[in-house]
Amino acid sequence: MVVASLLNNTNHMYSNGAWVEASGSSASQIYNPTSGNIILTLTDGSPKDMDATVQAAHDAFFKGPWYNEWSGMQRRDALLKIAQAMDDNSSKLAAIESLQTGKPIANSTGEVAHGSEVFRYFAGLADKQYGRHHGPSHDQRFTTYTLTEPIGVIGLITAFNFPLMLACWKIAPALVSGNTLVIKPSPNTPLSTLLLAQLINDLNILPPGVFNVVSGGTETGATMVAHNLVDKVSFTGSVGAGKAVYQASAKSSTLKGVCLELGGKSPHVVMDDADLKAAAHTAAMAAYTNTGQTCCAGTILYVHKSVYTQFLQELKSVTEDITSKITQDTKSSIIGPLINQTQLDRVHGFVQRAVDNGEAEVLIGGSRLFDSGFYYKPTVLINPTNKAQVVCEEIFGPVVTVMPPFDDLEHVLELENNSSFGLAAGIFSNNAKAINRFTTGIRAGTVWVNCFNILLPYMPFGGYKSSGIGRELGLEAVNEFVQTKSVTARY
Ligand SMILES: NC(=O)C1=CN([C@@H]2O[C@H](COP(=O)(O)OP(=O)(O)OC[C@H]3O[C@@H](n4cnc5c(N)ncnc54)[C@H](OP(=O)(O)O)[C@@H]3O)[C@@H](O)[C@H]2O)C=CC1
Ligand SMILES: CCCCCC/C=C/C(=O)O
Repeated sequence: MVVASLLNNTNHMYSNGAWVEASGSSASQIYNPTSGNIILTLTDGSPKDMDATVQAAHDAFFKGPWYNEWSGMQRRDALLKIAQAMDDNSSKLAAIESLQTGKPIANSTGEVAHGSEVFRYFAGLADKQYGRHHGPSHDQRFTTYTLTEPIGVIGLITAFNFPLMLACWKIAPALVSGNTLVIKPSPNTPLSTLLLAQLINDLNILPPGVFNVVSGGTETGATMVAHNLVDKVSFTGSVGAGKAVYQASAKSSTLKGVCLELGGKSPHVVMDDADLKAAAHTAAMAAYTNTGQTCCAGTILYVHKSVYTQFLQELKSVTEDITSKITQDTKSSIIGPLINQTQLDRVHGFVQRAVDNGEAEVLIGGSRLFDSGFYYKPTVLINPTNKAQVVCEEIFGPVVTVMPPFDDLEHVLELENNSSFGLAAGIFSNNAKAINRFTTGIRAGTVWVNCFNILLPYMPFGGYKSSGIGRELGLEAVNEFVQTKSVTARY
């Protein structure tokens, strides 16, 4: 009932400018993670549905007006209208996002505002796609220039943790230069992407086939990645699934490019000069925001030995305070539940194994919260062994592991630069020399100083090493979706 009041369409594929019934043989169940109850069961898009939709996107690219006739200024205006529609429908978008993820309404509202700002930022780039003119060659025989062209049909795959926001990060820059796209949201959380499709459809501004949504599971996504008419794939999710997407893209006959935004195990360093109350609060939120289901969450803490004991007391007390503010109501809670029972079991499995195997101790937390819903207590693990699973692997829950105290930043850099991940890192200090050494020395795509998890539309975001390939946001994101053609002419 609630969904019906937010989302008009029970036909849940948006393909070639129309709502269509999906025809897959499987279905995805969408839960309300605050209660554990099923909200809705959606039939998955079948390989045939995906094929028809990709074909429509291909035709829209090659035969439609979106790239062939529209100017960058027209595309700019279309993106601005989408941004406005998101703002006008912010409360609906936030409500559906919180319903399917369980995250606090305040967070969903912020993510909708961030999403519309992302559309506005990229709208501003749509009329600024330039090639370069090189002038006549030295002997005057040739005129040379480059054209910046869209790639074609882009396949987008998003994860469950920030469903709408991640969709905006991909859709807006893909549309800037005239690509067409098909997006497959996570089967856990397709509803906000479908509501965005509804808003875009109601605006009636995009030519049919430019923007399409096919919801479904792994088979639906794999069909998209393997499809010969998909020219590039932009994926957000786990390292394992990202590698599968990379391999399938390489195997397809068209050798498509990929942009992969994958997992992390981001270190956060607290130096001896840090304001410990502020550092503890930032460190806690770096780890617990979005219940730790954040690719760049600050999940490994390094604390200088001279402040270690005092910092742990602060961190424990902030964690207690945050835990006391968790409720099963998205209107009042400070953080939400995990996405489903599988993730709840997975997160607790990490903690339990660490304790059972003597790989770490629980300082606070370490168990589920409430009898219903998928809640887990914010958890601090201490005294880990270097090779502990909770040190090396992405847990994707509200769990932070505090490493043994350090006295030399070089040692932290050495340990961290040996990690297979390289998405983000943070340092809490006012010591310019230490900050500079850390920001330049750490092998990670983003570094935060005295803040964490701050994402801005104009700041590129992406990983080093197995945390990913390519960048989202910023000018770099548009570059993911264009290619350069060289023209050498003799007149
Ligand atoms: N950015 C990040 O760091 C994220 C990390 N994760 C990590 O992954 C774990 C599992 O979460 P989950 O959502 O299942 O993440 P996955 O990486 O498995 O899935 C992310 C998206 O990719 C799709 N997908 C998965 N495999 C393929 C494939 N071979 N081809 C095409 N599409 C595919 C998924 O759909 P489907 O589920 O139907 O397969 C979903 O839409 C988490 O516990 C966490 O550790 C998850 C999300 C984001
Ligand atoms: C609190 C906002 C952080 C959002 C980070 C974006 C995350 C992306 C991802 O997990 O894939």
